[in-house]
Amino acid sequence: MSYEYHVIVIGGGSAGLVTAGGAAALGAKVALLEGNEMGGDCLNTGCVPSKSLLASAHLANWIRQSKKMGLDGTQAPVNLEKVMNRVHRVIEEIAPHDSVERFQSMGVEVIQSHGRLLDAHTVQAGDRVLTGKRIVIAAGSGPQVPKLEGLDKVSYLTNETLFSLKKLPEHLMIWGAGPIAMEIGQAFVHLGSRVTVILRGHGLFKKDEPEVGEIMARKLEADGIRFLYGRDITGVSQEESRISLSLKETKKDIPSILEGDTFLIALGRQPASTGMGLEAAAVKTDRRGFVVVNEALQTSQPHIYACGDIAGPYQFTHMAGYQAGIVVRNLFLPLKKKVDYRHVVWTTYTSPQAAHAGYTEETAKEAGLLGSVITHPFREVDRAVIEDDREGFLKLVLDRKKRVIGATLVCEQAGEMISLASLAIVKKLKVSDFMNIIYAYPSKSEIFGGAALTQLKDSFKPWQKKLFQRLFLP
Ligand SMILES: Cc1cc2nc3c(=O)[nH]c(=O)nc-3n(C[C@H](O)[C@H](O)[C@H](O)COP(=O)(O)OP(=O)(O)OC[C@H]3O[C@@H](n4cnc5c(N)ncnc54)[C@H](O)[C@@H]3O)c2cc1C
Ligand SMILES: NC(=O)c1ccc[n+]([C@@H]2O[C@H](COP(=O)([O-])OP(=O)(O)OC[C@H]3O[C@@H](n4cnc5c(N)ncnc54)[C@H](O)[C@@H]3O)[C@@H](O)[C@H]2O)c1
Repeated sequence: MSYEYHVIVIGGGSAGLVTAGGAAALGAKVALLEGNEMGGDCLNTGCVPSKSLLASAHLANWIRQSKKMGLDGTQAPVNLEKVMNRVHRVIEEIAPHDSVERFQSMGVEVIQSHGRLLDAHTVQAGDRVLTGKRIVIAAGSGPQVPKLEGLDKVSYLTNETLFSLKKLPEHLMIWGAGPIAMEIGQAFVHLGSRVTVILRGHGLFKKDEPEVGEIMARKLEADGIRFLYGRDITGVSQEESRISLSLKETKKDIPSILEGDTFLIALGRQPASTGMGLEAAAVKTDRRGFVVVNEALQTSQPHIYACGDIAGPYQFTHMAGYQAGIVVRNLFLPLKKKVDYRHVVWTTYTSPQAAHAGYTEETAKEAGLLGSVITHPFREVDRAVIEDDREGFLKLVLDRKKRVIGATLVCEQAGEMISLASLAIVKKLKVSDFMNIIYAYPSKSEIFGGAALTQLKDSFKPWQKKLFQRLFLP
């Protein structure tokens, strides 16, 4: 049987773009279907706008805190419309990387239409019917909005509408306590809004080491964010610009009302798998709608692959890109490469940032790999003292051979520094290898050398010290 395309890619976000570009670079005839804006969530409603907003917000906060650094304290009056205009200018500046023109010039046929599978090799795209030898599902995800009494009559926000705000919220109420809530909550408190975060649980940064949640809770509360822990929202109503949330304490069943002018829902993501004909192609999904894939990222139809948010398990742009790289290879080569999540990495771009790579202490224990952990505080690093950024730490998770298998960093620029730990993990380096580097002084990276030295000192047994003294320090 002959097919019109070697590969049809459904979805032009981070996962789909990397897949389509990579397959075309190998000489394949590729169709890329995008039903909305090229670039997907990351460019339009996710990473790029949120980090641009945070860049303005953190600056406003630093200006306000300038007294601490020996400067005359001053105010940074905030005009949200101007801040959001900048956010959209950043999107426009980055958009050409993901544009139709760029991908057409790379040899990809871009079809700006929603795609729906008719069978395991056929995709409907508008009034066209395409056939592909292989298909890649990279349709991503959208905000998960739960059923809530009154919600249909309320003008609530999600990440898809947030960046159209023109007026600074007086009181922003955020439902959820994942990275969106942490970053957006801090952005708005730094811009001058009152912010309340409502969460069912009792901890923050739950996917990170527990120490991260402790430090960040202190920091975010000091910034002015109010956390309502252990609360469910049972209903919502709106009168003109006042939004009222009916809250219930999960344990005590005590009701209360919270009022504000802006309500953001940030309760995780819903895979975009409905309405795209997955059943017609016999592609299986799990009960939450994620496309089920094996370690080679093949779906229940081996010639149909899935990557990015729609497949999970990690919903990050860089993980979408990583998976897409594996898909490109597996699409054409008989020997299938498997995903390896042992060096997964993420950063929450709050101030300070919280960055993680590889195993946490807990996941290393579960995997039976944990040897030891080293924690080194930034207050012992001169650069951190100089910059008044000393509350954070580096935590290294080591296996029994003292190889680095996980790392967590909390400091401004943690997201830039975590790659050093990632390299150590990928290259299976021992913690002592961090002592072989000459670190520029004064730099925050010195913390890696400091941690390694602590480990070395701690590893000397009393008899070894005595022997050394006898032999070399008579
Ligand atoms: C507020 C926010 C901030 C974030 N910040 C970060 C961050 O700092 N760092 C990070 O790594 N990650 C971040 N993420 C996560 C990141 O945005 C996603 O993991 C990433 O965009 C996933 O890429 P994807 O290609 O799988 O999906 P998407 O970006 O969702 O792209 C899927 C594309 O497919 C299209 N599509 C869907 N169905 C069809 C169809 N049937 N036919 C044709 N096209 C279709 C959609 O229109 C969309 O363009 C953030 C997310 C949010 C919401
Ligand atoms: N810096 C970054 O890399 C970054 C920033 C923002 C978002 N993201 C990505 O986007 C994804 C979505 O972020 P998010 O913050 O929306 O989601 P999340 O899934 O990380 O967190 C949502 C939180 O809401 C809770 N929750 C879900 N349903 C609930 C309900 N009905 N009632 C009460 N609590 C409920 C969940 O338990 C979870 O703690 C993340 O998983 C992340 O991968 C990444």
